[in-house]
Amino acid sequence: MEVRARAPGKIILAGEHAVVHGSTAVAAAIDLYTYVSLRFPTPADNDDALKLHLKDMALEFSWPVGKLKEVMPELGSHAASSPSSCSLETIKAIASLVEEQSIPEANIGLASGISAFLWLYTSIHGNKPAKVIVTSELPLGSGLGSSAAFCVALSAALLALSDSAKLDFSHQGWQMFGDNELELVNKWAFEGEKIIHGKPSGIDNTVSTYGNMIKFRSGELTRIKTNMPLKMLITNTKVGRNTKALVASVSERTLRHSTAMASVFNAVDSISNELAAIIQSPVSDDLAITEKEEKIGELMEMNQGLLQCMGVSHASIETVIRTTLKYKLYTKLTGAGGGGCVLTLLPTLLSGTVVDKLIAELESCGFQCLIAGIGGRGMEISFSGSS
Ligand SMILES: Nc1ncnc2c1ncn2[C@@H]1O[C@H](COP(=O)(O)OP(=O)(O)OP(=O)(O)O)[C@@H](O)[C@H]1O
Ligand SMILES: C[C@@](O)(CCO)CC(=O)[O-]
Ligand SMILES: [Mg+2]
Repeated sequence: MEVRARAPGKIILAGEHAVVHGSTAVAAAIDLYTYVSLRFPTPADNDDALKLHLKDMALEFSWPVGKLKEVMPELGSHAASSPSSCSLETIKAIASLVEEQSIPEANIGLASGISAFLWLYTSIHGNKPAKVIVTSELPLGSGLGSSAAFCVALSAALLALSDSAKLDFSHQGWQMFGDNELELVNKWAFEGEKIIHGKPSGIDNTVSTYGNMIKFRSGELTRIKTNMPLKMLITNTKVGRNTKALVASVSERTLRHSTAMASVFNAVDSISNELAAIIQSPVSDDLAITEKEEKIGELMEMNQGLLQCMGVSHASIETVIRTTLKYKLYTKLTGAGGGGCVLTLLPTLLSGTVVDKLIAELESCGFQCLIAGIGGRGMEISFSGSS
């Protein structure tokens, strides 16, 4: 029996970083996915290792299960049904298991993802041998929630073949988990995100688990029903960055200027709530849509200004903003910033020729543009093969 799980990436329309400090944020799933497949070897395979194959990077890692048992202090003491945080002692043990794999220097950022993998796998399946294969349509470390999609798809695949999920194995094609299983996936994925991010708010794993568009504040999600078409151009500046470091830098600035930063976070909270209200309010005609789009664009511009206050913009992001402003279009960073991806609102009445011209101009600067479907499905699983 093999299970495949997929989980989407996301865009944050408003509220990144401030959400870590208790403000409201608005996020939507996008139709780009990370896929994780999981298979346990049969006795005939005579395989006694836990294997992780990161197919896109052509990297394979393998740990003899005896070694896992030897090194990991708490192995076997966790229940799949009660997600728990990784202790400092276990993090150190995992770091030694990752280190011995000699990850190529160019891919060293993967170490945190591999650590999250080892924590989630061993917590849910102990030291059982298995083969896990990962592929992704998302650019890694670019603000589109690749870490969360990885943790969600991984948790889903692991839970699907554990005793904690009640599933229909005969179902053909992609199927959704029930509410209890979704909650469990989301909680485990959050534990994985903690290993990758340090201090995640939980918005990325939540929107990847549940899909659609959500408003998120202090761990609580509210689903948003969109009442208007929303089209965003995503531009990848291709400037590498790391969410953990950016989140930490905002926290340090908050310690230095606590009152001023509290006002910034408060302003972001108002922006997110206003944005969510506009998206949800009914529309009567094209004029109403145009008015809404203007307001959303302005709120995005205001949010970007506040993200700059937090110190997470970047010269490449400013270049995209200047370029899109020539077309009277609004742009903000999405995700952790510091490079990575930015969003430009494409009004419904904007002609395709203008969009093509804008994309050509952005790509001539070395950026990469894409238009993704917004507000789609959350995580899903699919079974294949006999047990
Ligand atoms: N498909 C994957 N396979 C292995 N590791 C992954 C994968 N996707 C993400 N990761 C891990 O997550 C890290 C990137 O996470 P990071 O949070 O910095 O960026 P992001 O999630 O893409 O952006 P943001 O958090 O701003 O939305 C990678 O360096 C890697 O450790
Ligand atoms: C920067 C941040 O707000 C969003 C990253 O996509 C971090 C988080 O909320 O965990
Ligand atoms: Mg991330």
